[in-house]
Amino acid sequence: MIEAVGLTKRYGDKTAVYNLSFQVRPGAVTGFLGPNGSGKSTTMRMILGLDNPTAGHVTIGGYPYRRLPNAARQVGALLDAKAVHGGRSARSHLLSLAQLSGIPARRVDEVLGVVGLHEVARRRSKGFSLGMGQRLGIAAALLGDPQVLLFDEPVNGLDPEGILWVRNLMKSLAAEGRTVFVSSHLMSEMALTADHLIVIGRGQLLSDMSVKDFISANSADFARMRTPDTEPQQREKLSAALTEAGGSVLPEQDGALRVTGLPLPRLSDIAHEAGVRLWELSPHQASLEEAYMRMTQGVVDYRSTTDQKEGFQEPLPPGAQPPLPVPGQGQPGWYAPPPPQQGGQYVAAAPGTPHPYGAPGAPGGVPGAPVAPVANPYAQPGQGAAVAAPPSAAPAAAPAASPAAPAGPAGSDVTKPEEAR
Ligand SMILES: Nc1ncnc2c1ncn2[C@@H]1O[C@H](COP(=O)(O)OP(=O)(O)OP(=O)(O)O)[C@@H](O)[C@H]1O
Repeated sequence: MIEAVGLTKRYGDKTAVYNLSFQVRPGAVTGFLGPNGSGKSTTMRMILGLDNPTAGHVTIGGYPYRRLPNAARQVGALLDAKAVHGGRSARSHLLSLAQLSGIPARRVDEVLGVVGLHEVARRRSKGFSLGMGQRLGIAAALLGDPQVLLFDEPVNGLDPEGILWVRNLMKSLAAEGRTVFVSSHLMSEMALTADHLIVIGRGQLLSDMSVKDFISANSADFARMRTPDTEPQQREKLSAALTEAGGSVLPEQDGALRVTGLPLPRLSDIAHEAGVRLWELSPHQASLEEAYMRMTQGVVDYRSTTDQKEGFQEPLPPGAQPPLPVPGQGQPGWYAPPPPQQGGQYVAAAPGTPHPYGAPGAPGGVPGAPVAPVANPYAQPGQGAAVAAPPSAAPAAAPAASPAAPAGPAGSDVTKPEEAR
């Protein structure tokens, strides 16, 4: 199991990760999601002992990575598949990693077979495609037959067959009882691969729950209703009748109405009573992507000037300013009603699951466990209480200063400890 408690990382005045507490359990694929720059790679690097936390700590099987006995046999990681010595063949790259960790050469041939690179094993990796490079990185991660695996964007550059292969690989590794922690930006893929999700935004924990609970907590059922395109007055009539009945009605881009707040049979009755013909009445549940977009809408650092999500948002009244995003509270103004944890609750755990770090809203509150007494750089006046760390215990000591560069992560710079870069 991987356990992070009050994990915080600052680079100068930039806070990359703030007071992050979570557990990644064995026997499941845990997806690690967050917008660009939200701190996923930094977190993974701290898990692997490649960066020292500014505060808090993270352990694997109870040990900081650098104190793990025989770490390369226990933990495998793919962080940056491009960071390979291009002049070496795939086989000699893996052989050198294997030798460093006392892994027999026959295991190299085994993993080359597993990732499908056996036929190009003696080719220099600098001629490899993006997908082949990913496969080589995955082979490096699997080399020590580890119980704990971390993959940072493993499907990056893979074709559909490769993506399917990675999905099945992750699932089978988890089915063998291993701990599989995988970051990705591909929501549709995560929906198919992951059992559990940890979502961060601007370095802070936004959600820690199963994929199923995540979708239902961050979305709401809605119905689409469409009247004949040729009769716009029917649409107006229906819209008025639905609103009068207490429904919430918003236009979809294709001219349909998106309705929440009323059950489907009632919608049908209202249309019938209003004498409006329907071309469509369909129930919908948000996808993982929609749920994710809704949750992270307020914590995205980089966004196109052409906002693709425009059509999903309520139009603002003339002259009104968009509401300020609040980490952990989703985005005001979306069609779906607020998630259950809204109202200052910071982390929504799976229903019925006791929060491992104390009450939601007080992350880092494990009795006796060190938490980061670091001022929340994201706190806003009047909102800080929902996200600020309680300044209780002293910060944890940094991981032991005897870094053994992990053989697992496939990369040159990433295998160096922070101080050496
Ligand atoms: N070595 C560093 N020095 C300074 N800032 C850094 C360093 N590494 C990361 N950061 C900053 O920390 C923040 C988190 O970066 P990180 O790479 O962990 O995010 P990420 O979630 O992995 O992003 P992406 O999805 O784009 O890969 C970013 O603002 C980044 O610029």
